[in-house]
Amino acid sequence: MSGRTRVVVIGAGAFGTALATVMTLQGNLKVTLIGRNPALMSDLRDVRIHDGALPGVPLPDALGFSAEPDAIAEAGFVLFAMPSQAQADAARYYGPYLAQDATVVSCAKGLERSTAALLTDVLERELDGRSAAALSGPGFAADIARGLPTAMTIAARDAKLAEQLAHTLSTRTFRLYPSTDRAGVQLGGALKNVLAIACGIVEGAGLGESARAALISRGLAEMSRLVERMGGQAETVRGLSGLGDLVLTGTSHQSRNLRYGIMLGRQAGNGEGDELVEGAFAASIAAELGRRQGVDLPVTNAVADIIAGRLGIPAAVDQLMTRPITTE
Ligand SMILES: NC(=O)C1=CN([C@@H]2O[C@H](COP(=O)(O)OP(=O)(O)OC[C@H]3O[C@@H](n4cnc5c(N)ncnc54)[C@H](OP(=O)(O)O)[C@@H]3O)[C@@H](O)[C@H]2O)C=CC1
Ligand SMILES: O=C(CO)COP(=O)(O)O
Repeated sequence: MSGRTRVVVIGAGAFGTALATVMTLQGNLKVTLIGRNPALMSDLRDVRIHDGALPGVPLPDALGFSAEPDAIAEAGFVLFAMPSQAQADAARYYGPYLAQDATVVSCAKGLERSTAALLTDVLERELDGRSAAALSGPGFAADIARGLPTAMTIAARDAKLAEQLAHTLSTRTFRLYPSTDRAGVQLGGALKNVLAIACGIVEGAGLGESARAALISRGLAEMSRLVERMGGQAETVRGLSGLGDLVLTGTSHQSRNLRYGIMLGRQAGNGEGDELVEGAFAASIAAELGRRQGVDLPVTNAVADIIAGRLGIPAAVDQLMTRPITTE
């Protein structure tokens, strides 16, 4: 048993708990989930249900739990599964406990607010240049944890490492595709959240399914423009972490970003709540990144302006529909 590869997932929310669960079930890995609340981690160890994050999903007996940072010391693979804006803090806190040869993977979908940096760049900055990989793509935590078939992309700078990560962390129900396009994979994950909010606004405001289809297509076009400007590949945008995740979260009410957009579209308050809505942060960050890079991001800009209260929905629709006519 001690020969099994050790994996640590940091962040005992929905996604971290789901990843730790599915990877434990594959049987070849020794997985520990680390959270920062000792009482919760002790409870999870005893009860094996995380009602707050994955209600009704049994957590496997072989999954370990800890609130101690030194529990990562022997892990070969360390997954950072906390929200985007917490990745830098977490790297600073857990970094000193990492084994020298450990591979770190960012599992969040967003960009750093203060710098607009990709999260792999954030981890590398905070972890003294240690190379970081990124996991992104379509998959709700509850589906992954329940063992429903899901597929995502795992991107590393080095192709061999990406292959190794995909082979080591994939399971019979959770399939990972290796990639070396870290920018494309992460920008896809960050921007699809903004576009899912836009799809929610369309639904909430009753603008129709035709409008949603147009938004998904044109949203994908602006995602491509930014990805290519940032050195990523158009084919990544057409893959799981771009089109795949946009279709999932732009159409499913399981998506927190979509639900937040619906609230905005219904003008039922500003949509603020306890749930994590990554796209609400990413909208203004991506809009600023687009301005800085000279990339036209009309949907992203409109979502950022609506969230900030600078633009009403009828004016946003008018603005998008009266742009100069161009080829697709
Ligand atoms: N949920 C999903 O279906 C999916 C989510 N993702 C992505 O995963 C990321 C996390 O989302 P999700 O799990 O859903 O969010 P949740 O809100 O369910 O959980 C976030 C967790 O992160 C923990 N956390 C926050 N800050 C830190 C920190 N500094 N150190 C350690 N842990 C911390 C929180 O701990 P505490 O409770 O103590 O505050 C909480 O347990 C997001 O970027 C999201 O886009 C990706 C794919 C699917
Ligand atoms: O990214 C996700 C599924 O791929 C989860 O989406 P939400 O954060 O919108 O719930």
